[in-house]
Formats: sequence, C-alpha cells, structure tokens
Amino acid sequence: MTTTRHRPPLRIRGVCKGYGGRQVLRGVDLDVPAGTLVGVVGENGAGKSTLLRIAVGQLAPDSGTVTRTGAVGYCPQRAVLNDGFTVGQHLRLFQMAYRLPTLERAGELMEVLALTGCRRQPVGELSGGTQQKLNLLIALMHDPQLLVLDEPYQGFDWDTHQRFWTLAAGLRDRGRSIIVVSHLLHDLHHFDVIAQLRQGRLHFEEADR
Ligand SMILES: Nc1ncnc2c1ncn2[C@@H]1O[C@H](COP(=O)(O)OP(=O)(O)OP(=O)(O)O)[C@@H](O)[C@H]1O
Repeated sequence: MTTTRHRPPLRIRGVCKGYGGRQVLRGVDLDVPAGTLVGVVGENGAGKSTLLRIAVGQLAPDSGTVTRTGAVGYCPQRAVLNDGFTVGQHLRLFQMAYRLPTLERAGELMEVLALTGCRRQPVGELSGGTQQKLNLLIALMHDPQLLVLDEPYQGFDWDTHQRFWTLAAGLRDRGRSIIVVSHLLHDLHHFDVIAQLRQGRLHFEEADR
C-alpha cells in the first residue's frame, strides 16, 4: 500500500493528452522525489509545456493521474504579469495570494536575482529578461515543496543564469523537488535525472554529475 509518507511530491501516471485529435502525450510516467532536480528536454513541440501545465493542474489530461503533495511553485514559459503594476505591487499581490506573513524570502530572492533596484518600476517598463526574473521570483517566494519551471531563465544574462543554477541546487539540497524544462545542452550537468520527451513518452537517463 502506498502511504503519503512514501509518496513523492509529484507523481504522474499514464498521462495522455491530445489537441484536436493530435496526440501529444501518450502515457507519461514521472516521479519527482524530494531533493531531486529533474530536467525535461525534447525538441520544439514535443509536449514539454503541455506536460508541465498538466503537472501543476492548469490543464486536465485526457487520461492518467497526477498527484501532488505540498505547495507548488509554477514558472510558466510566458510571464503572466500585469504591465501597469510595479514589481513591489506584484510582490504584495502574491504575498496575499500565498498568505505569507512577510516578504522576507522575496527580499532574499530579489538580491539573488539582482532585482532589488526595480521595486518601484512598472513591469511594462522592464526588459524581457527582468520580467522573467520576476516571473521566477513569484514561483519561488512562498518556498514551495514542488517547483515546476518552464525555461525559467529565458533572457537572463550569464551571471544571473549561473545564479539561477546555484539557487536551484540549494533548493534541491534543502529537499525541494524541482522540474526544469531546458533547451540548453550546457545546462544538462546540473540535473540529477534527465527526462527526454520523445514521441509522447519520457525516456530517462541519470545525469553525470
Ligand atoms: N492549446 C493548444 N491547442 C492546440 N494545440 C496545442 C495547444 N498547446 C500546444 N499545442 C500543440 O501541442 C504540441 C506540444 O506543444 P508544447 O507547447 O507542449 O511543446 P513544447 O515541447 O513545450 O515546445 P517548445 O519547445 O517549442 O516550447 C505542439 O504541436 C503545439 O502546437
């Protein structure tokens, strides 16, 4: 019998999904245990974003099951931000949504991602890479158990890109479960497990670390 104690924070079993008769996912199984950094790779259109949207519950599968335990942080491929609100207003909005007593963790992440100077700027005036930093910060600021990150570092400069990986490794070492969609070959060594999406199924390899 599977008990909650042994269940990984994310378990996906037999997930299938198609759009208008075109089958994209054909029976995906995935466990993301605590303290694991999983990379999801695959060619354009393979279904990576579809899988992540199903993993967080934003999209329903046609069949199969998804079980999650604990809080989830989701960084979508395209930032869902309001151009007219400042960075600080976004933080306060999500502080309420996540019911956080303080913005202490958000402040630490602002430092790590070099966002501190942007607090009063409206999002519509930020560069694409800076908007993406905020998109990522919003996924992390409640310190969730499960992190589901869809190409989270698009548009980051090299320094921020490196800091992202240090941050992700630190979270993994604190027992968080992390999935990252990546297109970048030089990032693969950061993963504990690489899951390649091919013809609607995941093919796994242990990463060389
Ligand atoms: N809402 C939708 N309606 C119809 N087709 C869709 C929809 N969303 C995705 N698709 C199609 O499903 C397939 C998988 O898309 P998805 O975005 O999941 O792939 P991906 O692996 O994330 O691609 P990329 O690497 O380009 O981001 C693509 O052929 C895409 O056109």
